[in-house]
Amino acid sequence: MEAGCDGGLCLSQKLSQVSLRSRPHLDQILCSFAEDDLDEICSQDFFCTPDFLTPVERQFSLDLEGNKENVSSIPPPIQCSPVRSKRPRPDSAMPPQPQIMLIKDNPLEDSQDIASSESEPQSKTQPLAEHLPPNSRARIASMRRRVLSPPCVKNPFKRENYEHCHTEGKLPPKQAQFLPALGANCESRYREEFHEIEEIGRGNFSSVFKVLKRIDGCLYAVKRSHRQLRQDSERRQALTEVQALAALGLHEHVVRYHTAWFENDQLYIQMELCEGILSNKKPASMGTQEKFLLEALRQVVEALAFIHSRGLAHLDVKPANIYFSGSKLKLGDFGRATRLDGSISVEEGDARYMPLELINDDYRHLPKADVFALGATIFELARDLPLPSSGSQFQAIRQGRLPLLPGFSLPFQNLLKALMHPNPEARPSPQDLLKCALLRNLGNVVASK
Ligand SMILES: Nc1ncnc2c1ncn2[C@@H]1O[C@H](COP(=O)(O)OP(=O)(O)OP(=O)(O)O)[C@@H](O)[C@H]1O
Repeated sequence: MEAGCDGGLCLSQKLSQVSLRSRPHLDQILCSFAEDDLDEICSQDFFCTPDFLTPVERQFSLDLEGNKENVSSIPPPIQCSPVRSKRPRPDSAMPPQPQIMLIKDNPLEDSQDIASSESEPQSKTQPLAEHLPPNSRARIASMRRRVLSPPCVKNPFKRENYEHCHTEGKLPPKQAQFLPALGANCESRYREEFHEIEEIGRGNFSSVFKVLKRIDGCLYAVKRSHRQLRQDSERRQALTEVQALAALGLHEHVVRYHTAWFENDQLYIQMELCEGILSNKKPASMGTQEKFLLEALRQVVEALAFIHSRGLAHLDVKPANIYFSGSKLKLGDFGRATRLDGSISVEEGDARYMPLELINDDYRHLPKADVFALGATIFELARDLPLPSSGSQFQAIRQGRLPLLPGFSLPFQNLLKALMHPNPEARPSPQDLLKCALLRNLGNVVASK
């Protein structure tokens, strides 16, 4: 890298500036590079790993305490020709709209509703490129091609349609595929962006890792699918969780989603890191188990009220999918989420927490299936015994015959009976539950681990 020094700034210094400043000015920065620099940039796979070309020492030498010592060593911004501002705009009020590609092979989607952004119009680079030698122009054009936006998939959990994104007549609809898997020819995004600390959980489909994100120094959970997902249909199925979380948005009792990507045909999901699962959490002090479980019930009921209000059902509520972070519980694992309007097929969850109507393929009361699963979850934690997944006790529970819970009050046991009522219509809704006296005015008894 240092071999590229040209008497002024050496290439590594210029590249450091690129990663420290915003990428929208890429063209301006590129035009300041000498021919030799461009050769070197091309050979560095620059656009695949822009943030990581900045040497680590430099990243950390940036002054976080207000000490100017290190900052002053960074050269001033490179001056560029102002010709870019004279570029005619298609519409002075509106930025250029992305173009659209249709993805036709998704059974969930209505072809009108699918959007995708495409490359920026070629003309955007024209005025600046004219000031460069032909060879450099070709190189910049080829580098720009490498940062094209990938096609977008429609999120089946979103109500909004995507019609406003269409730009008729600019691009013929294409059969868009998912991006070629990163990791085959490029560096690993996972390894480049995160430092893996440890595996913190393992389910049937994925492993979850505690990671440190290199660029922001914060801890996250990254969930990686066990299997390589080579078919588009498998990838779409795996994306259910990502799409449901993204469509839901933020809620204090829903695990926070950050981003997701495919790499080496595996799906990676970056999420908020929680401390553990509900089964491993204990009440703040002895003798408060009932209060602790009522508080847990209340927090998850709030999550369910939110999810249902967004037109979704979770369909996999169970102790292993309720995490805690400090005194807050968070519902996670949206891999079986579906829409209440029946537009997405229902994937069966864990039989131990499933009501009879779902086992019998009756999907008319999906919110109440979540209520049953939550009742079963709290019942299991109160009894401190795993629920059966078949057999006579499994049947008895679904007929409303719950074993007694010694040490728990009658109102508490009756509440669980109501949540697990055989008739879904007789079960209270999350809104009803939030009004229930038992769940109101609870002190916070959910302690840290
Ligand atoms: N955000 C998180 N923070 C902390 N731990 C987590 C997080 N997400 C998942 N885990 C841990 O990883 C385990 C497995 O995660 P998860 O249940 O999402 O995987 P899965 O393969 O989809 O599971 P399943 O077999 O239930 O479908 C969880 O039970 C939990 O212990």
